[in-house]
Amino acid sequence: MAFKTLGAKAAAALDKELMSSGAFSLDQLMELAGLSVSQVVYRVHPITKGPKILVAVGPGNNGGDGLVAARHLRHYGYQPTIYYPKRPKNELYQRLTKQLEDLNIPFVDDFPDALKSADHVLDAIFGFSFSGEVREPFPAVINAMAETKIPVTSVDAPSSWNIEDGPPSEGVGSNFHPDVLISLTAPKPLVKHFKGLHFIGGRFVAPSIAKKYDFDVPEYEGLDQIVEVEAAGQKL
Ligand SMILES: NC(=O)C1=CN([C@@H]2O[C@H](COP(=O)(O)OP(=O)(O)OC[C@H]3O[C@@H](n4cnc5c(N)ncnc54)[C@H](O)[C@@H]3O)[C@@H](O)[C@H]2O)[C@@H](O)CC1
Ligand SMILES: [K+]
Repeated sequence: MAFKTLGAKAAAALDKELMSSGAFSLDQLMELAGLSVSQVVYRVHPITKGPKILVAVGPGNNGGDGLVAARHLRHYGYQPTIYYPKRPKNELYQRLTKQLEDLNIPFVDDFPDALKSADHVLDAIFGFSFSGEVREPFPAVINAMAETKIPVTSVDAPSSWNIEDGPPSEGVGSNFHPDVLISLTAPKPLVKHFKGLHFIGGRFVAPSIAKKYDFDVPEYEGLDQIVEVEAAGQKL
């Protein structure tokens, strides 16, 4: 049985509802989303495989999830490095950035250069609000993630993929196939093109809201914030 997917419009509506009638704040959702992302990295890339995690952070909330995950990973003993070229003036992102600076986590400007010494890459550039062709400065970053031999974990969507249709047929992103994907709350339709390890995270959805948006909340075990599912969303 496959997990039901949530299209870009439905995912944005769900987000809005969680933060209105659901009574959550964005900080809360992002903290839980980022915590689940950190658990995926811990699961697929234990620290013994190498502590250096390069986090590519985009300008929206997908990037915010990456900033939160980096903080948790630092506390687990990893050595994150952040590439964050487009920083909106939004207060939440500024606070998340300050929290990382206080942990002496380095911010770098040259992604391909930082990749040379990384053990694992976290792709938190774009999530369900991505559309169109990738704009600067991200094409070179997507190309570097597509070409690297280092494992890449994508948050909610492989950045540059169309949320409904998957990888672009040509150009930037057409050859980008991350090793691991964590879908937040529910897989997006693009998941049918994904062949790697697939997890669902974001353990905060009330059954009534999942029912309204017609998706399944997976059965999380114990303290886990993540559940592994088959690549295209089938239950394992
Ligand atoms: N409901 C949920 O499960 C939650 C979702 N969260 C995260 O929030 C994400 C969605 O966040 P947002 O709606 O802020 O959007 P995104 O983070 O997906 O991206 C929006 C940003 O990317 C830019 N952008 C869009 N297309 C572009 C292009 N072609 N080239 C360059 N830049 C482009 C936009 O200008 C905007 O700054 C989700 O994917 C998920 O990662 C969590 O933070 C909170 C809880
Ligand atoms: K992403």
